[in-house]
Amino acid sequence: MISGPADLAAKSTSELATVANDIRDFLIRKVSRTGGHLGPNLGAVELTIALHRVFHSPHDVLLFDTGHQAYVHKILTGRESDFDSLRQAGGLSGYPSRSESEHDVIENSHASTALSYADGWAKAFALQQSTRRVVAVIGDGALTGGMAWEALNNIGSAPDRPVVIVLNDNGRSYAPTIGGIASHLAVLRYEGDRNIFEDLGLAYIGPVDGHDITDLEHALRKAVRLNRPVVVHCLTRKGKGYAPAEEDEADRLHAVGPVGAAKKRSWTSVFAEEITAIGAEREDIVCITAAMAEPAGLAGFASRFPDRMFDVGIAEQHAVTSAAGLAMAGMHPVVAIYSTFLNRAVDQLLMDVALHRQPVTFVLDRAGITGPDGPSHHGMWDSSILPVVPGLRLASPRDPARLRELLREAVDVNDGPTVVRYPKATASDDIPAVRRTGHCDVLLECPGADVLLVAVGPLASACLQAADELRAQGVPVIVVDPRWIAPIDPCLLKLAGAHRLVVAVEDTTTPGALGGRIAQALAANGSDTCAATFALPPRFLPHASRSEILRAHGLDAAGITTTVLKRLEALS
Ligand SMILES: Cc1ncc(C[n+]2csc(CCOP(=O)(O)OP(=O)(O)O)c2C)c(N)n1
Ligand SMILES: CC(=O)[C@@H](O)[C@H](O)COP(=O)(O)O
Ligand SMILES: [Mg+2]
Repeated sequence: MISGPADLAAKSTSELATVANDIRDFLIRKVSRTGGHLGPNLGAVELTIALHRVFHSPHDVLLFDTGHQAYVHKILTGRESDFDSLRQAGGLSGYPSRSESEHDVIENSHASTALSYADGWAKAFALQQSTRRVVAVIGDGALTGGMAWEALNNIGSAPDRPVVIVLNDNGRSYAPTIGGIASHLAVLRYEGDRNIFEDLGLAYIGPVDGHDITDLEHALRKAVRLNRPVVVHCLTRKGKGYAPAEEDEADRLHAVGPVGAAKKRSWTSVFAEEITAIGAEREDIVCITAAMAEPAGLAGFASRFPDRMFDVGIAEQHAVTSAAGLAMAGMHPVVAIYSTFLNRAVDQLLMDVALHRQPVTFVLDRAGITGPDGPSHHGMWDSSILPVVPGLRLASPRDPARLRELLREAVDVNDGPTVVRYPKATASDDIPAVRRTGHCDVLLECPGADVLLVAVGPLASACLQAADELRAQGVPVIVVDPRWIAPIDPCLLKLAGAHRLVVAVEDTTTPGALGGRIAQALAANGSDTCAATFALPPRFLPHASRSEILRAHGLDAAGITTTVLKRLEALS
């Protein structure tokens, strides 16, 4: 299609229309096969073509907020032939990737960061007296994130530091974008009154037809000539040019799986059922989402209890402190959020919820290794960060039955925050316990065993498979599921102290995780048991499938078996 930006510059208007159509056909064909963000990229075709005709990347810096809409940018910067490997191990990332191209800058897929990056780049270029230009593409959804307004507050205050902000307004996040900002943008679509951007000191150009390359180029060149901070307000349609996307009322095919991939029962669907049942039993239960009601499993609750469902926009920090307010007023909020996005609101959890001992339940979907969305989407930090929060209780269910059970236990806690975490995976079959001791479920008994496997959450099934293999090799093993992984259950420590080797298996990162804390707790109890965490390395892990990553880090049955045998050998 296009060999690169220079090739694009030489095209006539009619040729550009053909390029846009070819790119759309390409996206539909390729992303339907690999899975990925189809709707957002179909909406950004003309916008990205115009950007690469007006600006000269990488001399000019093109910043994509969230980065899920950068497939066209990748096509136009020479990576068309890599799309068969999109989001696959060793293949093309679904987000900008600095190791892939000099044209890519922001790798983080967390929304609402691009304007802050832009502010930093612009400050540096001013100091360096550079003529390079800074361009940030941000969606209307990402604009509901607080960081974006912190950045606008700074960018607008410096007329001598030009930044071109391209607002890609398709009126949607997944669902229609909520709140006063969305309403304000909607007014700007039609009446063009003085607007908030001008009030903050930026120039405003728009609204521009985000699918008319000529209009877009005209607006972008005008923005460049202004040589000051400016918002170019582009109106686009998410999923444009592909009827199944344009007609998809849920989310315009925001993120699709490979065509034909079997729809399996997810952990999310189990949560969705149980929270709706709990909502019917308790009127104090309210639910909060950060613009992800459907993907986080709250659509059912929302349709049953619309008055007790709050979509706050892509505003996780606000979501958490608003939950603290709801709790102080006597409600029991359930904040359903992807694990990785809660990282953004740790201070709010610590100081607005836990310091005040407020009963807020956090349900962390996509906990542990997520897979194709790559390093900034893996939910591998929550079990290491959250247990340091005083009074916080953290549960990791091993199966759907325990998710239902632990969710109910969590919402019954009324003196502090609770957390229930589960992965982006097919909901496993239920794994019954042999007996319960304290909060812990013993899954496999083996009198006289030297080895205790602490199976955290959904890795319990791999631990049981490993135990079978170890027993076949003459190594008897007890397997226990702590269910609540913070605070550590004294019964678990008692069990651990009775074994020569204790290995905690969990898909979180190593520092300060359960195993680390078990070892510390054992040492504190004077036990000479060897305790170890068997978890993910404290590194950013690239995209691949969840099973590939778990296997690569020995968190499958074979890996667990090998590790236990090696640790036992080292002890003898
Ligand atoms: C901090 C954070 N919360 C939630 C998400 C999940 N997410 C990814 S894209 C998206 C919607 C983005 O909407 P918008 O910025 O308007 O881009 P569009 O998809 O409409 O092009 C959301 C909520 C995220 N990436 N980062
Ligand atoms: C870009 C983004 O953050 C979301 O679209 C995310 O990719 C969705 O992840 P799931 O597909 O796991 O819901
Ligand atoms: Mg949008």
